[in-house]
Amino acid sequence: MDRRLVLVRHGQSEWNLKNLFTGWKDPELTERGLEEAREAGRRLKAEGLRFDIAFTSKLRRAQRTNQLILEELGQRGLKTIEDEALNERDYGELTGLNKDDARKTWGDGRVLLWRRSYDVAPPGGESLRDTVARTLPYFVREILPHVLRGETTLVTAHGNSLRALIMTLERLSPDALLERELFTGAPIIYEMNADSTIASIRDLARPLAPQAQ
Ligand SMILES: O=C(O)[C@@H](CO)OP(=O)(O)O
Repeated sequence: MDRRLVLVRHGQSEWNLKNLFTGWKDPELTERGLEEAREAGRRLKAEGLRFDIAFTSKLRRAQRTNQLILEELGQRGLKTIEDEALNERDYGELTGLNKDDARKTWGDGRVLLWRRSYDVAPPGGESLRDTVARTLPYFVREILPHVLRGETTLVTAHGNSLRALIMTLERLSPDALLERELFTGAPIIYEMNADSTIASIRDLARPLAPQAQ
């Protein structure tokens, strides 16, 4: 039986482009982001994938990406479940600040810890551990049973809410997690074993040149 799970970070948003901490703010995709989402759909189609169910967050950038992927696959009406548990990590007081300005104010090291460490929370916001505490139970309860039943499952969400899941799926240490960067619109395909371990991981090549975000 195939047990396939596909994770996709949303396409570039207006705030990615402006280099602002976004978190729970709700900007739209840019033109590039729309194209990245369509391209993700085309890449998945070229892989011969068809989904049985889709999950996304309560934020527009992820929902729109999900919709465009499904359109490219000719699966516009597919059941999609939206849940806040998949929302981006809450960046607290950093939300809306420019990431380069933040580095100038607090230094590269501190900002890297806020952005990529496991347990250091930005002021007033969530650490990745806090994000894991809401995304992982949701994943185990609502998403994983579909995958284990053999339903090909799409999850379109956010850089850090997906890193929170990937940490568990790929059994990454907090150190390895510091390095795990997700590009906008780049699907990751997991084949899972019946015991919910990972049989294989494939990061689909990124079609457009990566941009700093
Ligand atoms: O701003 C954010 O919400 C996230 C994702 O864009 O940023 P970062 O990559 O810095 O965690």
